[in-house]
Amino acid sequence: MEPSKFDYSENFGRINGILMYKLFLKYWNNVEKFEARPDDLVVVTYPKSGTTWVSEILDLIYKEGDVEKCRKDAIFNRVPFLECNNEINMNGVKQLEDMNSPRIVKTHLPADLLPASFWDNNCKIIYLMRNAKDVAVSYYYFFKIVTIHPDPGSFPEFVEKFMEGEVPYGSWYNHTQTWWEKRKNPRVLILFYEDLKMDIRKEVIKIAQFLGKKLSEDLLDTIIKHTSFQEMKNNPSTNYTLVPSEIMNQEIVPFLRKGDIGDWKNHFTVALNEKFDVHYEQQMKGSTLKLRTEI
Ligand SMILES: Nc1ncnc2c1ncn2[C@@H]1O[C@H](COP(=O)(O)O)[C@@H](OP(=O)(O)O)[C@H]1O
Ligand SMILES: CCc1ccc(OS(=O)(=O)O)cc1
Repeated sequence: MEPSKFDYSENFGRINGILMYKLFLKYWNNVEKFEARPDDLVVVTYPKSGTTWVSEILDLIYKEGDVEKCRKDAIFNRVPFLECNNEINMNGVKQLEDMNSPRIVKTHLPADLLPASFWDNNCKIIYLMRNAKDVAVSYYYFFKIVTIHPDPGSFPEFVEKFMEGEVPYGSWYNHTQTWWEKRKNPRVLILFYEDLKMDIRKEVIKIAQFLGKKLSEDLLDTIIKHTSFQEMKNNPSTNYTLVPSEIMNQEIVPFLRKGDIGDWKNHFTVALNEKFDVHYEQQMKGSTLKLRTEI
């Protein structure tokens, strides 16, 4: 019998029932016992929600708008990805251990899997979320370009997997709700990709206030200009072109692909959209969390 393209067992295992890259799981012990520092800032997202965008904004705030300093190194070195480990050239825990404070830590973990020391040290945490339909589209292309993933099949086939939570980091519905439950914690700031798209100035000011920083108008202008989709797409330190093509093949589609609200409309059929909506209502029943899927 021909093996199913959805036989993920080669690449993925599970942590607390959540699908996860096997390579990451091999070193999970180091993630669990990771020693946070009180001045760590944690940026958390479900994959494909705008992690790179908000990371660049944060690093620019930390570097007081010094664009050239930011350009000197790739975003995945300036904001290390905690649980990432490919046994060759990626080891988030090691990168962070070797880094001077203050550190910005990237993770995709749901709230209940965040290493305890971040909570114990009362670290500030920013959780950025994006509507599920656009995340599903972005994730589909990510599966195609990052070679660690199996073939995602057709878009409707991938959406089934997404709805079941059978993708790395599990169910979007569960992930967003674990963090939404933390919204009243003053050390947690919840942001929405759609808000960043609609009024970036307002959101950068909100982020700066959360960090206890006041930005001048000039600094705000610099940050907004440098983190626009076009600027980040053309910038090797943010567009992931520094990742070897054996790991990420951007000839298929660029990492900074569209950067829009509502691209899902170009991918969902009417029938798939209706099915998704019914399932969405079931999954999010009783939740006060509301996301915009269009402008
Ligand atoms: N400056 C920016 N403005 C808008 N979207 C951005 C952006 N930088 C990255 N993105 C989008 O964020 C998504 C990647 O998220 P992450 O960094 O979490 O992996 C991609 O979405 P699309 O695939 O819809 O284009 C990417 O284009
Ligand atoms: C090890 C390759 C890999 C896999 C997944 C990644 O996730 S994300 O870019 O942060 O969404 C990154 C690298």
